[in-house]
Amino acid sequence: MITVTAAIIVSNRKVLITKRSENMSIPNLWEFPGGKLKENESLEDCVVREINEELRVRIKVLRHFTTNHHRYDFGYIKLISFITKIESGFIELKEHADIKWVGVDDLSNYKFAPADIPVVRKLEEEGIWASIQD
Ligand SMILES: Nc1nc2c([nH]c(=O)n2[C@H]2C[C@H](O)[C@@H](COP(=O)(O)OP(=O)(O)OP(=O)(O)O)O2)c(=O)[nH]1
Repeated sequence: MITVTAAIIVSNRKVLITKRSENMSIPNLWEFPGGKLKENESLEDCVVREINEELRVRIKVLRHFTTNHHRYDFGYIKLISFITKIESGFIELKEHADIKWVGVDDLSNYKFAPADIPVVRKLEEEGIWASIQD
């Protein structure tokens, strides 16, 4: 099993989504940025590190959002997503092909990685703003 963390970065009632590039696995699909857990790393440290590597910003983890699993042909993924905020820095795209700030109601207009579909659905159904000061 591959453990992957993902950051739902929120700002001004929008969430940040990133498009996987041509040379990544599952290319050209949208996702919540993040990546694979390293040995001896906590989940929070992993998501903070990955976002710093991929987007060059420092995030603060507010809370766990959801954990779900998906079987791809290359392996079984456990995707753990967190609600986060940018603490410092300016976004630079280091690995992704594109980036967008979107309202939760607009998420259905983007083609997400299969493992992310339950995350998107939960965002659409439950929203997040009630629990966040933003
Ligand atoms: N970061 C991220 N990865 C996701 C999401 N949904 C999803 O299926 N994945 C998959 C794609 C990758 O197979 C894996 C995350 O690995 P990664 O983003 O660290 O990818 P990597 O650069 O190491 O990629 P690779 O070596 O597998 O090409 O999880 C998501 O929302 N965020």
